[in-house]
Amino acid sequence: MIEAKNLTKRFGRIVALDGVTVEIPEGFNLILGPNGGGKSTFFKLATGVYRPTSGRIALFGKNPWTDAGVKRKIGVSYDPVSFPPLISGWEWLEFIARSKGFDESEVERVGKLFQLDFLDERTSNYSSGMLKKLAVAQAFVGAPKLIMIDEPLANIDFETMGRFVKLFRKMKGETSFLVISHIWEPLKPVVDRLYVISNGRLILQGEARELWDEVERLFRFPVSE
Ligand SMILES: Nc1ncnc2c1ncn2[C@@H]1O[C@H](COP(=O)(O)OP(=O)(O)OP(=O)(O)O)[C@@H](O)[C@H]1O
Repeated sequence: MIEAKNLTKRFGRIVALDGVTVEIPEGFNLILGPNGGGKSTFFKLATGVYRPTSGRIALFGKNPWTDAGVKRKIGVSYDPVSFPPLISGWEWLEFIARSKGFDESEVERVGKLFQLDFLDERTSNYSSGMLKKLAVAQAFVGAPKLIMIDEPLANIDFETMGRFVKLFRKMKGETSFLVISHIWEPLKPVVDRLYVISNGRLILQGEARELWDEVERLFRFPVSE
């Protein structure tokens, strides 16, 4: 679904991504790594928000920077979340649905799927958890072939986390996922492939079941006794 070759992104003197070559196939793909490592930069290059400084990236075989059409195939949720403050959650989801050729019934479907009982309120009145729920839900609008979510489990309560993971598992047969998450433990049952991006480089990738031990060693929670 996504292919990157020697992908590099600089912001002035900062090298956010440094020659990453990777192929991301169908299934549930999880990107991990320390803060400032380059995960969101990779994500935004894949969705065409950023243009590579050098190297290339393809989304379903197309250049996401120049090919607006390919973006209809994906559903995206960025972190931190951001919405126009004066519109309701419903209006926001409707805007996304219509931009993908769907109507209000799609908003109703996704609203029910995510149990969004606050869609009539303005997004400026939402709590952080409500904002995150709306942001994750937006990525599911319009039956995308690939759902890309940056930090789906941040700011939400444990019950919602459980529901999200079940939903991801249920949807896995119908769509693929590329998710960035520091909270990876609850996602273990659904992840097929893992990618670790650190310091702008892809330092580990492969089948998740073979890499969890390595990941636990790399990212052990540092609490002193
Ligand atoms: N728009 C930007 N302008 C300037 N520097 C940026 C920009 N976006 C990212 N960076 C820099 O690029 C580097 C990688 O940032 P990025 O957001 O990709 O990291 P990340 O792995 O997603 O981190 P986190 O886990 O904290 O979300 C950081 O040094 C960051 O300061």
